[in-house]
Amino acid sequence: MSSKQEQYAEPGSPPNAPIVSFLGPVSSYTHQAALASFESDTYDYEPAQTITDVFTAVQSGEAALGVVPFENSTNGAVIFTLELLADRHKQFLDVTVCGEAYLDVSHYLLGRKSPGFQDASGTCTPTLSSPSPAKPRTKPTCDLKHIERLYTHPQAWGQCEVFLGAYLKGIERIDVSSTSRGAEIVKEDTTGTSAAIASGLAADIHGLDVLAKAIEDRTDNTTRFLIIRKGIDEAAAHSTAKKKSLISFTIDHRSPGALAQVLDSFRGYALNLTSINSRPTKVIPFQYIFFVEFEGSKLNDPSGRVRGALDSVSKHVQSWRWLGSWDNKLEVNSLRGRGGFTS
Ligand SMILES: O=C(O)C(=O)C[C@]1(C(=O)O)C=C[C@@H](O)C=C1
Repeated sequence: MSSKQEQYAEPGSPPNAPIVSFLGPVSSYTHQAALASFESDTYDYEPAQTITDVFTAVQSGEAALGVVPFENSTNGAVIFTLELLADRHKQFLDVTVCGEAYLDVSHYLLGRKSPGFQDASGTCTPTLSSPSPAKPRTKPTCDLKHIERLYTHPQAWGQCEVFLGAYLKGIERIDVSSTSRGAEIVKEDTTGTSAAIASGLAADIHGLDVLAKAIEDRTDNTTRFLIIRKGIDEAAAHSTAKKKSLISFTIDHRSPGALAQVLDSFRGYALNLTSINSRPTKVIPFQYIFFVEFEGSKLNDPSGRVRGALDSVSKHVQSWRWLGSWDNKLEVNSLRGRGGFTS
């Protein structure tokens, strides 16, 4: 086993170390975000099969911390995580967000090279429906004619549309629970006709061929992960770093301006909003649970602005819940100017 494989396969940890649960298997992007966020010799890293399993491990106390994907800069919100934060059946009442991590995500196409492969031309054929196709940033390392099916996490398709449209148009796409699970499945397929979109690390770990590198549409493709825990992190109250907080709420959809009034609560206290999402309530069709993220902390609020805004929110909603406050890790300047879509 190479040293890279050892590091990711079984990080050393003391006996009875607290557990970090992450969306696995090993070598998923969530795993990489988890390893980048904590001291690997302090925690025991345990892969979970689904994001739901991560929430369950944290709520039950089996895991001290959980790491889950939240949003991608190219493809938007990770709806599985929003669904769990919506917590319609009150299964995760003690789960709070206590941190975040940003990871540069560069996708590889992994599989088996066909025997006697030739270098691909790298040209995309114009068709009637797409007379001037967008030019992918990268070309395959070999012919892809033998590929009959593709596996990846649903979030990854939308991050690689240009490459897929140029080189793998019409090939069956199969959703799996994570990119690294896709790599595992491809490894097991002895026909060599499957490929996965996953990380370069997954190629190393599963011994797969790299059929193409950096197939994401944008060079600034970044995924944000949330770190979750059970209950409140008292230490967070003392941190002086810039903070963000997340709340969920429902409103009376018949009342004009109800949502505007909630949002105005933040304006009234000069709190900047950083994201807004929604999911269906699943009680009445076309009514929503809203998620608002804003700058500021409920746990460290010397000016009382967060308390003021949340008091005001509570007056305009049917129900609401504070989901956590944590250190803002977005380094805006590092994301800016990294280049983007190239056509
Ligand atoms: O499948 C993985 O490897 C994950 O960690 C999940 C996930 C996601 O859900 O956003 C993480 C990063 C990429 O954006 C694609 C997939």
